[in-house]
Amino acid sequence: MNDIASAVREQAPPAGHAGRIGGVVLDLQGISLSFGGVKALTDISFDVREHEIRSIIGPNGAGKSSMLNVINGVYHPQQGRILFRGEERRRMEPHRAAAQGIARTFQNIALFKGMSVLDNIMTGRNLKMRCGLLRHALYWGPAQREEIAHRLKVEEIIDFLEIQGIRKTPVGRLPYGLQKRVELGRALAAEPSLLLLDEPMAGMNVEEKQDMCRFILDVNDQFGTTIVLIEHDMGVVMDISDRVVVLDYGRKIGDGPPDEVKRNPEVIAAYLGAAH
Ligand SMILES: Nc1ncnc2c1ncn2[C@@H]1O[C@H](COP(=O)(O)OP(=O)(O)OP(=O)(O)O)[C@@H](O)[C@H]1O
Repeated sequence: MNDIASAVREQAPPAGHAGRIGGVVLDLQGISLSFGGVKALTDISFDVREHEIRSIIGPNGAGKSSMLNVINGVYHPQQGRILFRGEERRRMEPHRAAAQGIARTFQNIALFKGMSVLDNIMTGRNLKMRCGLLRHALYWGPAQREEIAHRLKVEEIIDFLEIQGIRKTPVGRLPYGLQKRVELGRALAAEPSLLLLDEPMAGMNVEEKQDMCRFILDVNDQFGTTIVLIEHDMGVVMDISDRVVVLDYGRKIGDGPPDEVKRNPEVIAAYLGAAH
């Protein structure tokens, strides 16, 4: 067992966690996506249940990020159906996905490097802001009250992520692990019900990974947020996930609780044959 896995196990959600998992919130049925001649996803079906941590794993190029991009409307599959909270979404766009409560972080950090931590996280509140520039000019009082309420929410997130000491620091000056934490903060600022995390621990040292694991578990536990996670660190994935879906060359080769997936011969073969 690796250091991160053992540390995370100690922090793992209490046994009651599994009992709090609810009905299906996201249902992907027969999703196929191609880029010209490249088949990124072929006939993929799986669901995500309320309050679970659902991981997507697979070797490089397996189609994991493409799947997240389908979920939040960046890519539109040529085939398949997507149901979010029971409603079919014919053609989702990223801003509509965000408005419906879906937030995500990216494999490569996408923050405003010259802006402070606080201001970066504040950009995550955009969708929640009712006051545009004109309203701001016309209704100064309400606009100011709204701004204060948003700031309070952002400060709550800063406290939760334990980054009070760097709240005024430009993001570009922070070490990589902290930048990833700020990116999580920005996603949380939108108060999502479904959070998509694309390799939140990539490039982190052991200590940073432990911290990130703890925050992911806490977000899931304290805010009740449903999480879809792409992660290459198998120790972490197997320890914190409720269920894992395994992709290989754009096809689904495994799906189930970590213990079951670990024993799946097709999954073992895909991983033994892949360089990570
Ligand atoms: N915008 C795009 N245009 C063309 N091909 C793409 C595009 N996005 C993804 N692909 C292709 O789709 C396939 C799946 O890529 P994807 O990035 O989803 O895999 P992944 O499992 O996330 O890989 P990694 O672990 O390396 O991030 C790859 O062959 C990739 O080259």
